[in-house]
Amino acid sequence: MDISQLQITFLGGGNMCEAMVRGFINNGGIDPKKITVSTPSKRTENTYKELKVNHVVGDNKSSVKGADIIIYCVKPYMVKPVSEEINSIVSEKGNPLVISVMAGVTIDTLSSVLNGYGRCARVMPNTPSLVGAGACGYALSPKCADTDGELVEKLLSSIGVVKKVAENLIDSVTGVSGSGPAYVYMFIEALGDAGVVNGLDRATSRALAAQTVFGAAKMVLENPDVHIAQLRNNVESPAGTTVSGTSTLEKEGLRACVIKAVTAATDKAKELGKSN
Ligand SMILES: NC(=O)C1=CN([C@@H]2O[C@H](COP(=O)(O)OP(=O)(O)OC[C@H]3O[C@@H](n4cnc5c(N)ncnc54)[C@H](O)[C@@H]3O)[C@@H](O)[C@H]2O)C=CC1
Ligand SMILES: O=C(O)[C@@H]1CCC=N1
Repeated sequence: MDISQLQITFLGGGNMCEAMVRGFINNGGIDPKKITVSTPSKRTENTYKELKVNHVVGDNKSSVKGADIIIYCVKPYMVKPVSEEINSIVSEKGNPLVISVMAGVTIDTLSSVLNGYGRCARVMPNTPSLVGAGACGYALSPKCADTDGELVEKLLSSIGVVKKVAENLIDSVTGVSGSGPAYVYMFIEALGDAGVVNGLDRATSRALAAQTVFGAAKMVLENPDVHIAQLRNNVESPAGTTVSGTSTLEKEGLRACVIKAVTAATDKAKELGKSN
């Protein structure tokens, strides 16, 4: 399957769209001329002009004509009005694969606002897709063919790691990796601030903090058979500096706090889904 030949239309040109578009062009080898971004205003025109993709303003319907793949990148509450604009085109014989990245919006909801259209996938990407380091979960409508799964995997693996999950777990993917970059940015910010508190200059501390998170993540990914606690123990010399730090994090409730945060985000995704 040659993804470089596909016509892809994004509905909504905000942060997540831009991350995917840049990822597809820079890491997926997709020709910008095959990509169309449809937005309600000219606010993002310069961004997409610079990327040399087609930019349609205020006309979702014409933007999806001839598309092989339509990607909903609008806010969850926009699913119905946007679908009303495009559903006459979607159900014509063009037969595009419709992908939603909207938090909480179920495949049933998407299919029903598209008058029962079946070729739908629910995807939860994240913004590091922009640098080809995304983490993405997806689920397919039972009406999709096996080749649709292959297509989704091929397309999304060009911008990061892709995991297929049961649809009822997409909200959990949202809590962990969809929202996850924001938690990690907070951690890097805090680590950098802590370096400044302890005398490092801001730029040095930021660079050391970010590289430490990157390096630790690389160690976890490249050693799948080693328990993460073992990797941590390898840093914790007996009566050394690290164990003073990690026991403080434990005492202050880092682990419980992260679990609460992910559960709050997962619950919020479920709530967004119910309001559609
Ligand atoms: N930002 C993120 O990290 C992630 C976002 N998502 C999902 O992606 C979707 C978009 O989120 P963001 O990009 O963060 O929001 P955003 O607010 O940056 O982008 C939404 C875009 O939709 C456009 N829009 C509004 N009405 C429209 C219409 N009628 N037709 C076409 N476009 C319209 C807006 O102009 C805006 O550019 C949401 O459903 C969100 O749940 C999913 C994963 C991660
Ligand atoms: O905050 C949000 O609702 C979106 C979905 C996952 C990340 N950003």
